[in-house]
Amino acid sequence: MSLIIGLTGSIASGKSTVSAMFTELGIPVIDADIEARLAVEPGEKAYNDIVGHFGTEVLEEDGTINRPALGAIIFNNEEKRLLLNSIVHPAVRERMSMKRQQAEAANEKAVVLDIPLLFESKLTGLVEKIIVVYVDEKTQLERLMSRNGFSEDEALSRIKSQMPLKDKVDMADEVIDNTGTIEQSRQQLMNILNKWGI
Ligand SMILES: CC(C)(COP(=O)(O)OP(=O)(O)OC[C@H]1O[C@@H](n2cnc3c(N)ncnc32)[C@H](O)[C@@H]1O)[C@@H](O)C(=O)NCCC(=O)NCCS
Ligand SMILES: Nc1ncnc2c1ncn2[C@@H]1O[C@H](COP(=O)(O)OP(=O)(O)OP(=O)(O)O)[C@@H](O)[C@H]1O
Repeated sequence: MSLIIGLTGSIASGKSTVSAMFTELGIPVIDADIEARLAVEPGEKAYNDIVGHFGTEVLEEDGTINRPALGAIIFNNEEKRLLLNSIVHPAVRERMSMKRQQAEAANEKAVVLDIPLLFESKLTGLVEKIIVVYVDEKTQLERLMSRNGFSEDEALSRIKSQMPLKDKVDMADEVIDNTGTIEQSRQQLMNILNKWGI
């Protein structure tokens, strides 16, 4: 039996940073952002639906999805964001379930599902335990602006498109406060895994 761990948080709260720690420990991680990218490659159903609804202006010259162009639309228009979610999320859910089954069949002691929108997309049924990676609002904004080269407005529109991080903390089994150093976050993760006997 594998323990299925859901890893979530808000944009730039540090999920990838914590998921890299799981990988270092030899615990497999399935990343919803990667699955979401694969789901919109040319030829996939979600790709055709995106082009059908958003038009060819969200395509690069080579026919792949122009991610900054699509992001600029959906992070500033809730209706369009929900439309994109309704196109992409069913495919992501299917891909995550399939990968989870493969990991369980391989008898892994634990498997991590890194899903930014775990609560928003009601995917909590896919996991047994939930870790929320928290960061305070000021640090989150600074890290997001610096990592993506976003203006404050661009960063805030993305943060506001997700459930408030404090609400996610209330629904977590465990919380890692990633406002401090990466080493402090690693220690918090080790404490959680010890507690769970992993
Ligand atoms: C809008 C897109 C093209 C922007 O691509 P881009 O390469 O700039 O960002 P990337 O995919 O790496 O996502 C970065 C972060 O943005 C946040 N985010 C992405 N999509 C959404 C969304 N629909 N709603 C809220 N937050 C989102 C997540 O925290 C994610 O970790 C892309 O994010 C997308 O296709 N989103 C829809 C699919 C989705 O919901 N993915 C999230 C995991 S299921
Ligand atoms: N404890 C930390 N100290 C300093 N910088 C950090 C720390 N944790 C993460 N960062 C940096 O903050 C940024 C966001 O972290 P990360 O990419 O792990 O977030 P994320 O939650 O995976 O983001 P996304 O939702 O966009 O996928 C990155 O540039 C990362 O290097």
